[in-house]
Amino acid sequence: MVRSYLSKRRASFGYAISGIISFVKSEPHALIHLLATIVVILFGCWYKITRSEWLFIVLAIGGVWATEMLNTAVEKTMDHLSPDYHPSVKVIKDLAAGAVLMAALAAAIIGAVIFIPYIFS
Ligand SMILES: Nc1ncnc2c1ncn2[C@@H]1O[C@H](COP(=O)(O)OP(=O)(O)OP(=O)(O)O)[C@@H](O)[C@H]1O
Repeated sequence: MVRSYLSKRRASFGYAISGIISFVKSEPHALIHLLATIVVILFGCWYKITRSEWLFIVLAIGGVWATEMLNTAVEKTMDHLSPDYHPSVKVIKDLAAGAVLMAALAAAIIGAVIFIPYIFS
């Protein structure tokens, strides 16, 4: 029973990883996020930011990736269920896009608060 539980969890982990890979391969937004993530990590290493600053950066990066992937899932779901224009689909997609914008704004503020003092000191 424990083994079947563990093998199911391992399979679920594999599905999640393949979701991330397919997101990176098929969504143009993902390449921008990947590039931004690499640049921020390089900046963090260059300026030797503190451990607690890294925690904020990791949360910011994870928040943007997670909301962007959920937004893509919502878009694909709605395109599948309702390919034609519908006002409710507009509200749903706009809400999901708004969630990405909120996460991106928070990440930009976190990045500015952490890096601006290093850049100008
Ligand atoms: N079926 C639809 N019915 C109503 N409005 C829609 C519909 N499809 C898209 N929209 C409107 O167009 C906007 C953009 O939708 P779309 O699915 O093209 O997302 P996108 O942000 O351009 O993402 P991507 O660049 O990944 O395609 C939505 O936020 C919504 O306002």
